[in-house]
Amino acid sequence: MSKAHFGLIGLGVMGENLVLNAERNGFSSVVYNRTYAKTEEFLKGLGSDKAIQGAKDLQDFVDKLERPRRILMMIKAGSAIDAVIEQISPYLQEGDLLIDGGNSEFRDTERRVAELESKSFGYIGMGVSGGAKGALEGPSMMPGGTKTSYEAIESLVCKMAAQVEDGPCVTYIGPGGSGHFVKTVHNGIEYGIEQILAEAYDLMKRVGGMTGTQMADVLAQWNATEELSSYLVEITEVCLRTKDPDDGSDLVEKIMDQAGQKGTGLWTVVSALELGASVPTIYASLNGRVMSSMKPQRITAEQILHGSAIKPFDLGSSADGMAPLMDAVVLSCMASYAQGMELLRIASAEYNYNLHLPSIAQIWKGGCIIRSRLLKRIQDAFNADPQLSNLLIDPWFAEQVNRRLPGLAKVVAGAAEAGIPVPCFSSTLDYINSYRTARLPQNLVQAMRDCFGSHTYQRVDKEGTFHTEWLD
Ligand SMILES: NC(=O)C1=CN([C@@H]2O[C@H](COP(=O)(O)OP(=O)(O)OC[C@H]3O[C@@H](n4cnc5c(N)ncnc54)[C@H](OP(=O)(O)O)[C@@H]3O)[C@@H](O)[C@H]2O)C=CC1
Ligand SMILES: O=C(CO)[C@H](O)[C@H](O)COP(=O)(O)O
Repeated sequence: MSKAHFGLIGLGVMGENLVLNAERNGFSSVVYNRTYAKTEEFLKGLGSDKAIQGAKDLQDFVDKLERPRRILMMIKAGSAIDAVIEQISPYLQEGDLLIDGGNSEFRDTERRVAELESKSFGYIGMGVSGGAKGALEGPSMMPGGTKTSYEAIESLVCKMAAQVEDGPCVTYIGPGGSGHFVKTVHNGIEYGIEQILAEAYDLMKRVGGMTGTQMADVLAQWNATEELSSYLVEITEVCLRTKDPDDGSDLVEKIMDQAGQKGTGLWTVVSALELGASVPTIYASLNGRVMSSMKPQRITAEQILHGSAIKPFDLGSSADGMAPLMDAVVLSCMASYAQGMELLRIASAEYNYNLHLPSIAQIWKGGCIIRSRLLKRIQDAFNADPQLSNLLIDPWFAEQVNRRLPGLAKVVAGAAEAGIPVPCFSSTLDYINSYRTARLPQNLVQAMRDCFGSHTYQRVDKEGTFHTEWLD
């Protein structure tokens, strides 16, 4: 049998779909999974009658691959990746290339790229987004490592990726762990948009008294607009419309209100804090998940801490797409993208990643979880001004902010009066109000710091560094 073009390790949700995608695009494959029973099951099922062979062990796996070998690891992130690298390294030869397609922490990838390249192997850390369906039909992919290593997989990933009007949803991201860094920030934005839609749902349900179907109808209207047309709005409509087969009621109401997380949202926020990037909407979404996990405490606290009773306020009518609520959702989604792009810009300079922000917006336009029509506007904004410090001051986005800010403020005020938490909406409002305020009150913070700790301050009326003996 002739040698296979491509090897895959890890026949999980993503791996099995990616290998079917590669095979459909003309790349014969060999697959290996730690638990061999899964390989057998795959080859008898979805992988049958295809140019896909199985391997029982890693020696057999590498022997079945053409050289230089291109091997995609699609397994659990963390120590599993190091374990597989250690297990397979003795069988690799100069020029062979390992690709980590999982959600690895970017600093782990930095280390692995350096280690593997020093042994004359190639190593690519490649963020992949699109879930199971995207992996099969065409994901968005964010590969980082050396340019030479990328060139060895370019033809493969360009064919496998989702295609949009201006090309495949994959491009060379940059050196080291940059591909995984960009995927991490993608997921931070994803956390933000998910929480924003959850807040809109909570208000429609608790203030508007709407049913799942009524809410789904609003989401359908939003999905038809340039500002909100997106994959996450589309699947939220589906989630809200779906009924429990047991009793025909809204299935979403039967789901435990505790959101899981696997790390990328946390890493986005930690990186932002380390780099001095302001990402409050994304942070609020992460904290929303943390708070959601405190279910027992929340049940107790509900009996002890009494806020105001739910009061109705104007969310708009479903006939006009719930205009103020839509304002809140639009601006909060824009803030999530703006914060993510700003984090990328700052990280690019700090880590010498040389990220090309218009290209990142381009490869997010299809295949990935945060794909949306807005990404075309984001691409245009960074093409028009590659040094744009914040998306929200681009003329098209600024017009949206100026028009929709009163709606966002109205929703946040109403939610506060009604005692309903809207962490992403309120963080977005504070973010925009802070960003558009030329003089903030941190002059007083500086005064306090100088007062207790002689930390000194600058003045607005003269040059220099000053200290005042504030006490006595
Ligand atoms: N699911 C999704 O929507 C997305 C997931 N990702 C990322 O892709 C990666 C894979 O995710 P997914 O396909 O969902 O994962 P699954 O949980 O479906 O599968 C995990 C795979 O990892 C293998 N594995 C786990 N530990 C080890 C180990 N120590 N050594 C060797 N193999 C191991 C498992 O093998 P075994 O069968 O033997 O247990 C299995 O093949 C993760 O990093 C995930 O974060 C990225 C984008 C989207
Ligand atoms: O990478 C993904 C999508 O882009 C994965 O689905 C990831 O698991 C999502 O993150 P979390 O599980 O923390 O919500």
